[in-house]
Amino acid sequence: MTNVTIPIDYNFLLDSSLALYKPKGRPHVTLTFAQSLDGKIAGKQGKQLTLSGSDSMKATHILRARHDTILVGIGTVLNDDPRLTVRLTLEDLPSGCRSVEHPQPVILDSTLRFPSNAKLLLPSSPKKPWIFTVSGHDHQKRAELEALGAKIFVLDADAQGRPSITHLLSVLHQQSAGSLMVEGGAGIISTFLKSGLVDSFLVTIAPVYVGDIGVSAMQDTESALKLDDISYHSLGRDVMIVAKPRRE
Ligand SMILES: NC(=O)C1=CN([C@@H]2O[C@H](COP(=O)(O)OP(=O)(O)OC[C@H]3O[C@@H](n4cnc5c(N)ncnc54)[C@H](OP(=O)(O)O)[C@@H]3O)[C@@H](O)[C@H]2O)C=CC1
Ligand SMILES: Nc1nc(O)c(N)c(N[C@@H]2O[C@H](COP(=O)(O)O)[C@@H](O)[C@H]2O)n1
Repeated sequence: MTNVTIPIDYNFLLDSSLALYKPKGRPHVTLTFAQSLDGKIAGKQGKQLTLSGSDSMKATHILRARHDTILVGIGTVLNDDPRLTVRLTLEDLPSGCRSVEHPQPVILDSTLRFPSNAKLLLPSSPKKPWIFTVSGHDHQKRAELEALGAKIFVLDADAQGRPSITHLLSVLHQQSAGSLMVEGGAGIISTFLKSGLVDSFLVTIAPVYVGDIGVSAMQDTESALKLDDISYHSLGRDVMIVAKPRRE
């Protein structure tokens, strides 16, 4: 008997992740990350793990191509040194996509810990990062990052003294960003879920156990997450759950 591979239809990403619903005065916020069966997004002491298989990783890159901006916290920059680019060709994208454009990287970083030698600041990086901080940051470090191409935005501080999410979204709106893809890490996922400002939620679940030594996707166990409009998509060995957080 010959094995027949059924190609994966990625069109669900166009329907659900960026639905026509465009909130007033802020970008559409998509929260997406990959976790193990036991809810871990990284290994011991934050060790970066490749949890997504090639098919679900492709979904992540399609999502990147569909968003104007992509956000990670400074913890992820320091730990993973990500590129946050789209590594697909036009032929890889679902038919609704007309070009391969990299999203604008956005980083939340209260004290400008952003490393000057990060991949996002290399001359080969297609879009230099927008770094969102609060007042009181180191002005010399700011000048150093700006000289390397970063753009620094100063936001109002939240109750913890970190950049305010509502202010961030309003500045992104002023910068004409219609959509924001939030990739993580753990601190950022928790902040966005608590903010009630997530419009679409897509989680890749990989069939592996990491164990208690790993980093949990959701750090604040007191805030339960309830989802509506749920769909499940088989992406090779992984499952992607697509849903909308319930607004109570
Ligand atoms: N599997 C996956 O899909 C992904 C996994 N990861 C993993 O996540 C881990 C990193 O997670 P973590 O260390 O929590 O880092 P985060 O990337 O979540 O960054 C957290 C830091 O961001 C800063 N920050 C600024 N503003 C805010 C805000 N409003 N809310 C929350 N944080 C804010 C804080 O630092 P400061 O106070 O200095 O500003 C905080 O410590 C890594 O191990 C990485 O590999 C990351 C992304 C995706
Ligand atoms: N979708 C997904 N699956 C995984 O298994 C992951 N570890 C991640 N991590 C995220 O991707 C970033 C790395 O991006 P680049 O490949 O450098 O562009 C990493 O920092 C996490 O945000 N995502």
